This record gives sequence, structure tokens and C-alpha cells, in this order.
Amino acid sequence: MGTVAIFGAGVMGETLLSGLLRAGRPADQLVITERRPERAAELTEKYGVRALSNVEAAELADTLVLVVKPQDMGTLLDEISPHVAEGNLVVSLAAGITTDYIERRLSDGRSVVRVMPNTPALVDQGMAAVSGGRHCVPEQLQHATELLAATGKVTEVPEKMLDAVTAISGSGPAYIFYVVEAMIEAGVVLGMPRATATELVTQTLFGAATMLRETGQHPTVLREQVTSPGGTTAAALRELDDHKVRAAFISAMEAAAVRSRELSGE
Ligand SMILES: NC(=O)C1=CN([C@@H]2O[C@H](COP(=O)(O)OP(=O)(O)OC[C@H]3O[C@@H](n4cnc5c(N)ncnc54)[C@H](O)[C@@H]3O)[C@@H](O)[C@H]2O)C=CC1
Ligand SMILES: O=C(O)[C@@H]1CCC=N1
Repeated sequence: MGTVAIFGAGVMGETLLSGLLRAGRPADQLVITERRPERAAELTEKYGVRALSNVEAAELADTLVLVVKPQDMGTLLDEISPHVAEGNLVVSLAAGITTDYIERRLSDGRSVVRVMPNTPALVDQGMAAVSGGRHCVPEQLQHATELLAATGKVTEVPEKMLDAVTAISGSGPAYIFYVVEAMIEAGVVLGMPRATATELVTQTLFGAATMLRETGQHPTVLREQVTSPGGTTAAALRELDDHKVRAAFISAMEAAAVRSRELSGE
């Protein structure tokens, strides 16, 4: 895999960096670049990796992982483009930025992989989807898959599906945390100490997620198992249906996918 350079060491950049180190990749095969000097200093101190300029990193690395905001991609690509050698692999984690957008800003024939990761990668429970660009060969897609597998599961999808992936698993942790916040708030409304409510909700989420993964049962079956006729759960679910919560979730994710498509154009 050679040297991996992470361009932009914010939330996702650090998540990937720490995951690669936990997976056993030596620190001397990893470099970061970062526009904020204090952030670069923090991470070099914390992880023992080097921070370089974008140009230095592009010249050194075999795999270039771009983890800046979509709005910053154009500037970054213009800066590194003359320094990306043929045979190197460019991996982008930016929401909405297509492989075509990246290829058009690099010299002809450069290999690009687009990835949509998510933040549970921080605890090695990430879900990432990958898609290869025009010049990406299967070995390079495999290489990107192995890189991401350091922090969780990885699946390959056709690129046209990546906006939907962004809406579902990329942004997904935020929706779950939103539901968790609401449930904790409900516990407080019902008179519970906040710490008790937080413990109950967190373990309930973990338990439900584990049931989904380990039983392989459909969520409807699992929900019905909780819902006694004339009982408490049925009363709660009727409220959620009356407030069109299911439809709101679907509209929310449609909005996220639309926004993902828009980001390439900005
Ligand atoms: N946070 C998340 O849950 C997810 C984020 N992503 C994608 O990851 C990318 C990064 O997101 P975050 O880490 O959340 O953002 P962030 O703002 O925390 O990190 C971006 C970092 O890039 C640095 N930067 C900007 N321009 C630079 C340049 N030209 N050279 C060097 N460093 C530069 C910034 O100083 C910042 O530290 C985005 O494109 C986002 O779409 C993808 C999936 C999930
Ligand atoms: O909100 C965003 O744009 C990024 C992409 C997926 C999660 N966070």
C-alpha cells in the first residue's frame, strides 16, 4: 500500500488516521496535511505521524485520501494535481463529489475511488461504500476497500447510488443520535434523572442494534415482538404514526440525497 497521505485532518480525517494506526499500519507510512497549523500540531503530537504541505504529501504518497469539505475540494485538487503521479490512487471521502469531478481536475488517466464513510468508524464500527472511477482497476478498488476495512464494514456500490448511501449511512448516525436525544428528553419529562435516562436509552439502542444484526430478523418482526395488544408500545407507536414520523424520516433522507447531488456543483 506504500505511504498513505490524508489531506484534511478534521473529524473524518482523524477517524481514518486513528483506525489505520489501530489496525497496525506503521505511523511512518502515514502522513497528514492540514490547513489549520494548531490542528496539525495536535495530531502529530497525538499519533506520531508527520504533517506535510499538500504538495509534499502528494509527491510522497502512493495513496492520497482527500478528506476536506466538498466546498474545499476544487482548490485542493488544483493545488495537488501537477504532483499526482500515474499509478497513484486518489481516494475521496467528500460527500457529493463525483469521480468525474475529481478526474476532470487531475491529469488524464489518474485512478480515483469515491467513498462514503460514517463516524462510527471511530470505534471500528464504520459502514463505508466505495465506487471506482473511470480509470480505477479492480486491484485499486480492493486497495481502497482494505484501507476502509480498518474501521468497519465496506461494500461496493455503483456510483449513482452514492448520494443515497450518503443520505442513509453517511448522515445516518446523526438521525440515530437525534432519536436518542428525544428519548432522553422524554425520560426527563417523565421524571427520570438525565443520567438514568441516558443509560437506559444507550443500552436499549445497543441491544436493538445487536438484535438486528445477530437474529437476522426483519425489523417489523422485532418491533411486533415488543408490541403487546392493547399495551404501552402500541399506544406509543400510534402517536408516532399520527405525527407521520415514518414519512418525515423518508423525506429527510430524500433531502439529504438531493443535497449530496447539489454539492458537486458548488
Ligand atoms: N463527518 C462525517 O460524518 C462525514 C464526513 N464526510 C466527508 O468528509 C469530509 C470531511 O468532513 P469532516 O471531517 O466532517 O470536516 P472537518 O471540517 O472536520 O475536516 C476538514 C478538514 O480539512 C481541513 N482543510 C480544508 N481545506 C484544506 C486544504 N486545502 N488542505 C489541507 N487541509 C484542509 C480543514 O482545516 C479541516 O480540519 C467532507 O467532505 C464530508 O463530506 C463523509 C462521511 C461522513
Ligand atoms: O453532513 C455532511 O455533509 C457529511 C456527509 C455525510 C455526513 N456528514
